[in-house]
Amino acid sequence: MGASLIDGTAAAAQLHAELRVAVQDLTERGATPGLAVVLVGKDPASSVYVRNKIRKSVDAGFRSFHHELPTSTSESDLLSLIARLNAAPDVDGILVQLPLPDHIDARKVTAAIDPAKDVDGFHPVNVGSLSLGAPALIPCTPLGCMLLIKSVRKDLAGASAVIVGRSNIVGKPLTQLLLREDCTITLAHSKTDDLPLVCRSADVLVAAVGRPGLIRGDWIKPGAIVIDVGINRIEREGRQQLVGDVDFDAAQQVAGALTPVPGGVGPMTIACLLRNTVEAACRRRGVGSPFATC
Ligand SMILES: Nc1nc2c(c(=O)[nH]1)N[C@@H](CN(C=O)c1ccc(C(=O)N[C@@H](CCC(=O)O)C(=O)O)cc1)CN2
Repeated sequence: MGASLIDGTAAAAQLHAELRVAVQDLTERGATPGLAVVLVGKDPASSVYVRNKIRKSVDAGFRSFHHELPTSTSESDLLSLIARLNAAPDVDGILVQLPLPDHIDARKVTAAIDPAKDVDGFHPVNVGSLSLGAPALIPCTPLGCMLLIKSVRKDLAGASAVIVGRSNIVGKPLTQLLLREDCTITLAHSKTDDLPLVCRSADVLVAAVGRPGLIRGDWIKPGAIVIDVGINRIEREGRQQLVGDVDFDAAQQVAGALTPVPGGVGPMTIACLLRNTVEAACRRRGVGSPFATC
């Protein structure tokens, strides 16, 4: 029997519909959420993601503030902009698109954002709060992964979860989120011994390494939930193609449920950014959040 497909595009559309209602409600109370998006440079993929973030935020009824800066922007000019956005009363969320040009220290920039407006959840205060199990703004991609996993299996207590990839943006925060759900976690990486064996132990397997097709069908436990975070642009048969970290065709024969690439985790990343902005707006204005914590 083939795996069932976890449709991230449909889940994101559902979340966007809920966001529209939440934003309308906040607007009626005179508290329209505002999102500031900052892009430095001309990375083509980043430009597409930023354009989508702005379009979706406007569609949902947000106030949208867009700052497109040249690659030559100095770190101190970027920090000055962040200070202005921190102080702006109509800005509830600030997002600086990554990657930044090499001459800018992304860690410094992230730490300069007011943690209450850090809708990417990358600020050390939010990272620390998440690991303490305290209320936090949660990074968008892992939050999207969790919502997709829970759409398939609500009770994860006792499940064995393997995450391949230890990045600050995905692997580490997702470890915390799965731990909250009482999973037993293995955070695997390039130095892990016998990665196929480790992966085969997973009831929930998340691939977030950026290596096309790394996870093969025989690395997957029959019936497992497989979440593919990879977005890899490759050339196949003379054509550009977008593929994940999982060998999709092989995985489909073995897994119980599986996200595709494209159309899996990616669309949820942007929907969760808007969800975080509503969450930040509610907290800043002392209004109850419409969303249950994940
Ligand atoms: N400040 C941030 N920078 C980056 C983040 C982030 O969460 N915050 N994540 C990624 C890029 N990203 C959002 O910014 C992102 C990546 C992919 C998608 C998406 O919808 N992917 C589609 C495929 C789209 C395509 O053709 O490229 C899919 O998977 O279906 C959305 C957002 C790094 N930077």
